[in-house]
Amino acid sequence: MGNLEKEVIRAERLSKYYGDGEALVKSVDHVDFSINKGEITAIVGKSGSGKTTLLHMLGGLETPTQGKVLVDGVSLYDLRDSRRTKFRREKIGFIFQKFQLVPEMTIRQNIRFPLDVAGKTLDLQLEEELAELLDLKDRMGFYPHQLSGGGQQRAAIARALLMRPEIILADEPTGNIGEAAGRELLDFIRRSNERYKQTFVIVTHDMSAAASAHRMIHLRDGRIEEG
Ligand SMILES: Nc1ncnc2c1ncn2[C@@H]1O[C@H](COP(=O)(O)OP(=O)(O)OP(=O)(O)O)[C@@H](O)[C@H]1O
Repeated sequence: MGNLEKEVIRAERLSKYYGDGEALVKSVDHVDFSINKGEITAIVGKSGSGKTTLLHMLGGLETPTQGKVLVDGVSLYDLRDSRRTKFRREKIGFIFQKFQLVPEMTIRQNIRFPLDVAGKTLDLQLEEELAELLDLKDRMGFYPHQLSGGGQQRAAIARALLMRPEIILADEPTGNIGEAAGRELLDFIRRSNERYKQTFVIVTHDMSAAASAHRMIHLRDGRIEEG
């Protein structure tokens, strides 16, 4: 009340349709919301309700059929592709299944690589903390194929968090890392959020993950369900 909360993400009449005619799927359908800096938002809803499509649009990865996404006041899809890519690299971190590790690089190299690309300095202490938290300490010199699927997922999480982006978009981050690791990751997300005022948007089926968020956006058939 009265405090100046800074809006970082805004979706305006955001829609994504696939196919046409009989086969038309309204994956996301006229969605409006805004997210303030430092908020943790969980996007929940049944399978097929449009969560991943929405997250991709927020991250500049999927062009909407209609509507806008504003990040720090910049309309993402009004930027040229190259500008949008640059803007995304500077601001947004992704914890997505599909952003695989580079097979020819060790875990340490994989985790540090985005920092080099962005010209950011390495925070060694944070790297150590993440390696400890995500049980990667003894595996930093390994190659991705020498880790389990869960291990690779944890390395991808470390890679995103080490960049300390303003915004982190995560698709089922606790999905395949086991229950205990999932809980610790959620704790870490909360601490990281407090420490760096990072904004998190997390798609999840996991009710404890959703409950740990500041707010929930509930999707049903591509629309926001109120209440
Ligand atoms: N590339 C695509 N082409 C056609 N239809 C798509 C495409 N991507 C998503 N859809 C459809 O859009 C709807 C929403 O999909 P989306 O993956 O966003 O849902 P979700 O809530 O993330 O589901 P889940 O929890 O299973 O991952 C689904 O009906 C899906 O089949």
